[in-house]
Amino acid sequence: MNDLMVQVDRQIQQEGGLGVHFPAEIEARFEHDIHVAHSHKLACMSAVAISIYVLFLLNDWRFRPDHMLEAIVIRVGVMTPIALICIYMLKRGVSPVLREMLMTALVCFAMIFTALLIQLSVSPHSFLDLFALGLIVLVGNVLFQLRFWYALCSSAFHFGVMLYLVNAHPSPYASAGFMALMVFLSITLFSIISNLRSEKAERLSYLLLLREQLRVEEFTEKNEEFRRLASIDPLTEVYNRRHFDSLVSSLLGKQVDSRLQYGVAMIDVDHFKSYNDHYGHVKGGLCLKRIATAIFESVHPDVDIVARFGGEEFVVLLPSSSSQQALARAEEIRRHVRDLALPHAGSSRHGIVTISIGVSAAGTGQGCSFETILKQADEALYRAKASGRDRCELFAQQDPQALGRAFAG
Ligand SMILES: Nc1nc2c(ncn2[C@@H]2O[C@H](COP(=O)(O)OP(=O)(O)OP(=O)(O)O)[C@@H](O)[C@H]2O)c(=O)[nH]1
Repeated sequence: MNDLMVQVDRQIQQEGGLGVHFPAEIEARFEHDIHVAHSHKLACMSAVAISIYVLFLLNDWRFRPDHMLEAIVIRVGVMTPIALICIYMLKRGVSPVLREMLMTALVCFAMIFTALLIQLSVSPHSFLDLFALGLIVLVGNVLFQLRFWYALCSSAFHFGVMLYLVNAHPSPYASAGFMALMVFLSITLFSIISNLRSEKAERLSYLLLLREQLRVEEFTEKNEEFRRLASIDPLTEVYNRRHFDSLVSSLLGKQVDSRLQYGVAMIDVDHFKSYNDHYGHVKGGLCLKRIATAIFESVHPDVDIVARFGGEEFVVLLPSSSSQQALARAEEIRRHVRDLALPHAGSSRHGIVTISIGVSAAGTGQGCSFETILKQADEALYRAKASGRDRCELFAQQDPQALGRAFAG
């Protein structure tokens, strides 16, 4: 289980507490995953909120007709452009902190300007608006779902403004101001609790989803690793025979197609038994690894397929190669292994490790199956061994003239 998974599990267990912040790595991932959708939702909610705020001009007209012009200026001329700027910035993309600050500022401005309107008016009904101020708190804490700490701070600010208004704007009835304050306090308290619960629920569902995602990722990675391990030879790290067979059948198909052109090179290390006898099995293994690397480096890895066929035998499939191209590639491989100059005291070939290669190719119009081509390459390999090793031989039937043109070291 990786570190992130452990952190997520621990966090899920702690979700009963009051915390509304993840450890840095999860928090960054959380914001990264929800940010765009969250900003979009906030932009839509801001549009709804500002529409309602402007609609309250009807309220101003009924209860504050003495300051209608100021109300229009504030609601349409000031607050609407502020809200539009916020929406524009949210749409353009801002950091999560700036996003929360913008939304908090928007509700605080709404509170300040509404307080200003209440203050300006001398209408005897204007104090009734003190009962409506709780709506602004609701917008921040419930509609915008400000992150908890921002919601708490803005609620405290709103409460301060409310306290000031109740004191500075005495209502005609002694207890009305107190009642408005109590209503406001209750709305603030309920909405802040609701805000906290929704943020925690949002975070918990994110954690559960993240845990599932991480499990799937881990499972997929392991699966890939198992698949890779099952397809490669552990010693030489080229493909094993089973994977080679499945690649061949998916590449060439089951049917014999006489137009399909490809070459096959069967490679065998010369005098490897005596290498093992002289240097030991462990060094023999290392030698095979070096040879496999040299073979791999001599082919086009995106196209050609290299596999260990078993023991000290390798095979290379060379798609889209004619017999002559395959022979030339086989010769490159042979030279590359020879250039390694791995000492081989028991070799008759210059005292270094060498390989023999048998080559055959399809696509000559004969319509041979892959098994037949492979057998032909094996026969050519047998001939390379018989002719003295450290050489490449092309299967004779395909190119009778090549008999005399086999590459030899
Ligand atoms: N170290 C090591 N040796 C291996 C491995 N697989 C096969 N061999 C050895 O490879 C040797 C193959 O020997 P032979 O098939 O007799 O042929 P050779 O000695 O290479 O002689 P020629 O092929 O005729 O040149 C055997 O001694 C095997 O034990 C391996 O994974 N590691």
